[in-house]
Amino acid sequence: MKTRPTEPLTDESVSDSEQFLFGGRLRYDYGFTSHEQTMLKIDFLTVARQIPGLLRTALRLAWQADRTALVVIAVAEIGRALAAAFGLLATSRALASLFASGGADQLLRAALPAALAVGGASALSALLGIASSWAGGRLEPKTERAATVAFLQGAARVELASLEDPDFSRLLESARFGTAAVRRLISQSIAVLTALLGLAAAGGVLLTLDPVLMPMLILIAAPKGWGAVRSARRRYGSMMAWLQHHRASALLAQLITQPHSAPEVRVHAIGPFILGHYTAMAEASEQEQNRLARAAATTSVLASALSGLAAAATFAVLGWFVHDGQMALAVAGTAVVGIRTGAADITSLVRTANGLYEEALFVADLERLQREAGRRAIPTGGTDLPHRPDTITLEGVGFTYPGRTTPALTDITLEIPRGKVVALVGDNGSGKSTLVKVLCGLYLPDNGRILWDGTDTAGADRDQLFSSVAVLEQDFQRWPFTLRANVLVGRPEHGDDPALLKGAADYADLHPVVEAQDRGWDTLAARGFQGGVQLSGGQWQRVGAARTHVRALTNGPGGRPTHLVIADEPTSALDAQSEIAAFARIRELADQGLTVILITHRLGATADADLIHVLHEGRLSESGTHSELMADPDGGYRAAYLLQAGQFAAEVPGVGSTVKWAVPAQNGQLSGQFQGSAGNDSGQ
Ligand SMILES: Nc1ncnc2c1ncn2[C@@H]1O[C@H](COP(=O)(O)OP(=O)(O)OP(=O)(O)O)[C@@H](O)[C@H]1O
Repeated sequence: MKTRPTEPLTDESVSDSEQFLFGGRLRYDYGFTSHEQTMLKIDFLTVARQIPGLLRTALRLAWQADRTALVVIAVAEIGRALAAAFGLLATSRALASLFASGGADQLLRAALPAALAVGGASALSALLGIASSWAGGRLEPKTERAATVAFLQGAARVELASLEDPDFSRLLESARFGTAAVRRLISQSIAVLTALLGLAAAGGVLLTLDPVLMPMLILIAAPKGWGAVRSARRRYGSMMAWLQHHRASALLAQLITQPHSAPEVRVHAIGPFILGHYTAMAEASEQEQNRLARAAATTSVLASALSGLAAAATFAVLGWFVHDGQMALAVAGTAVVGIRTGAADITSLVRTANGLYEEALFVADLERLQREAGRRAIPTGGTDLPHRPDTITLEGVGFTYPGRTTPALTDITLEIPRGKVVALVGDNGSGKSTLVKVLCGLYLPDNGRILWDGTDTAGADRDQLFSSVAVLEQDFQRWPFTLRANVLVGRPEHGDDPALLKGAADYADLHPVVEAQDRGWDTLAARGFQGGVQLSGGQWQRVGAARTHVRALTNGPGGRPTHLVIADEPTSALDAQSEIAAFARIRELADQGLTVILITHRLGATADADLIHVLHEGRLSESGTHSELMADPDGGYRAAYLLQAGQFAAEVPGVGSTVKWAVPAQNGQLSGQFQGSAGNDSGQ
């Protein structure tokens, strides 16, 4: 009863909406990984063979979550099966008494004890069923919680580059379903166990009546099993293939309702635009749903017809046995009851085993994610890093993002001295943010080394590296928490420390922002929640600066102090006065012994930096102090500085309107070369 390995999706074309909005088809090919291939080739017998293994998985998860509940379920289900077998035998006895010869009163009296036994067995079965449901209700949420925590722990620890790997993020998406599937795996396992034990009871009784009844029972149920497995396999394949498409549709729906996009949705009339594309994408997935429904109906009709034929044949054989005198009427009556009970058990077994298998596909994804996350996890341990190195040296560092061919960084060699403000400048996309991500250990360089006073960070304890860094990213996280939590998450292990909070607010000039809110520090900085507010870009930047201050001035585990403070465009949203004050405070951090890396396009601020590194197309093009760089008449930095200065001066002779940072000479010597019409005037 093999099913075809894979079935093609009906819609292989790319809808206009997918092409326009997402640049192509958002559906995976069936053969995207060997794992799904294996799952999609599964047939009925394979599922049956896997049941013991799946039950073992469920048992292990349940045992870890709540042993008492598991024992209650096992005892209750075995008790129910015994009660069912006993009830069936009592039915046989009652029928035999009724079909004996004698007066009606006498026959009924003779059948009464057996009839009472049937009633007692079913009452006991009901009570045991309630106990089993109670224990299941207690067990399932615990199992789901354990699985969710394991999933989140795994996801939180993987290397950043893994999160950008499309295969891994797809696995992450499908494993997300695995956490709820674990819960259902437990309930399906209980149901499978119930059906199995019930079937064993009915089968045992049928075997004692006549061995030929057993194969008949199997013949009735087998087609339904085949149909259920086939439909489940189809559903799973479709779900996997359409995962990204569904996510993208959900994203479109969200864009219409979320406050962030609301202004453009209204003023630019984006609403109808998105709605149109949403409808087009929803229609595409509707077609897929229709295809699934049609295929499931066809399979079900075929399975039911075959099963019906088998049932008709079975009852005909029974009739023939009775007619031929090979079987007593009472035995045939019990056989009919037994076959009906057994067939119901088999149908339920097939349905639940199939459900179990379906859930197991997602649980398998979850388990695979945990293995992959372990493999891709940021390693723990490693060589010790110095607390406050005198110099951080980059030697020939290169890095290419996963899936990209052009390197984001090429052969970067530079030094970052301790206690200084070091500015990183360059055009958009020149590699500044990437460089700091490599510096703080979020990405590992593909080539070259990063040395902290001679210790290579490649083999260093990454937790020590993270703990030594305070990062204020360009698009830093605006946590949907209170203002207090948003600042103190700079060093979460320090808890709620009022002095720390005040120091950070003083530093970032955050008090006016907090005082303007009705609930002060307890204000929820997330619009859309009750009492939540929306902060302006500049207000958020102060929150970010306060958070960085908390991290910069506190020690991490083992008393490790922060060494590097990385500020990526920290003042882009501040007003002029606040910006000047913010740069002055950044300087204070360096004066306290911290090493500050400042990324900014405001070259006025870099004039005060102790050292400036200029990047162009992922390479270092110039290095030096502001005066040194301004002294190079052909330097790109000088040209850019003059261009910016020219925006404020009425006229800066000789400065053109386009600036390109130059590429360094290949012999390793830095050669600034301004491409444009920068002149030779001084602008220092
Ligand atoms: N996560 C990523 N995945 C793939 N490519 C990336 C990623 N982040 C950045 N890049 C690419 O790496 C290059 C360097 O980007 P980076 O963000 O480091 O530049 P930048 O100098 O900080 O730019 P900007 O001044 O605009 O902030 C760019 O070509 C960018 O497209």
